[in-house]
Amino acid sequence: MSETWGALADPDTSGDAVRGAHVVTDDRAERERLLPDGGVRSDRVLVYNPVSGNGDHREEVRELADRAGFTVLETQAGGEAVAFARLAADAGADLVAAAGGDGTVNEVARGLDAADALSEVTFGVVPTGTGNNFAGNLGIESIEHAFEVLADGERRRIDVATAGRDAKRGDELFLNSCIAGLTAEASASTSPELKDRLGMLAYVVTGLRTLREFDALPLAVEADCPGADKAWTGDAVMVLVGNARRFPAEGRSQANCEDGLLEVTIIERMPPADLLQEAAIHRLFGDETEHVTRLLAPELQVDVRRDDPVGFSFDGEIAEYQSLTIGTRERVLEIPVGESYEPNPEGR
Ligand SMILES: Nc1ncnc2c1ncn2[C@@H]1O[C@H](COP(=O)(O)OP(=O)(O)OP(=O)(O)O)[C@@H](O)[C@H]1O
Repeated sequence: MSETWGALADPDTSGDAVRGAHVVTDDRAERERLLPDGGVRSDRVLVYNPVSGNGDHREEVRELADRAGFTVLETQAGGEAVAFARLAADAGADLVAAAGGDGTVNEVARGLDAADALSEVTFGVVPTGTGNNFAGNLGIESIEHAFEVLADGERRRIDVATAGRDAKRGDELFLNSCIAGLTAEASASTSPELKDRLGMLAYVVTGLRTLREFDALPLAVEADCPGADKAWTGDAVMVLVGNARRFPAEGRSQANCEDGLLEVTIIERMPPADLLQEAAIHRLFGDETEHVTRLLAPELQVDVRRDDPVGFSFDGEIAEYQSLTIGTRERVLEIPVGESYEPNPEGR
């Protein structure tokens, strides 16, 4: 039977365990004081964000987690998933899963990294978020399917992308994508129809329509590409650095996340009329065009060429940087995937 901490806990079995859900301290002694029986007692832990998505999945998650023998750590505030994942890894759990959207997935991965356990534990994903883009890229279709995949899905090792002010300091981490520019601001107001028709480009189109004036990002991007260094300088509307996700050209939006490479798409500022013309849009979906640059690189340097730092979205979590070095840790994370997952979707 699984044990559940936090708001899910039954009153008669909670006791210290309920207090456990509030443990966000990094101080080991303090943690042990609050968790007198040694913390996590299960080798499989599910870190669950109950407010992800539409928030009506608690019963289903609880039942399936219980059946599969998970200890559930339910977050009560943003950021707690980091501490819970770290706690689980420190306590020796060998399967740690994130139930939430991309933001929760990101927090759990950061917690495992903080425990130095990214390569030690198996990481699972249960999609209870809004977009669940990362889960989709792994071929995980629903909450129920996720538990089937956790039980007997193929286990692959995928890359984890890191980013920071310099190459040595990986302050940030992302599994899916790092995005700067219009998409972050426009994602809320983009209509589903436009998303269906234009994919990622819909965000750019919406952004340009919605914002009367968008300050394009003056950037210098330098990629350490296999065979040749590639540099790009200009005013960007959007930059997407994908690990498991790519800007959809023809085909799927899942990127190869086992190759140690980042798939980068830079969309340069252009007159909105150009962007909105059907012909221009179609051109954008093809290979590199005048306004769209694509790079494939193990490491990337992005410099903002103005005084204001720029907001970068790491799997949906925003942080501001003036200068960012992005790299990968190749195939560091073991993760069970769904049947439709394709390790090399573009057949490179
Ligand atoms: N109990 C909580 N109360 C409030 N916020 C929380 C709680 N637990 C986690 N959060 C925050 O909720 C945010 C959103 O979570 P998440 O990205 O997982 O879901 P989503 O936005 O619905 O899905 P997606 O990113 O896939 O569209 C995260 O920034 C996380 O820190």
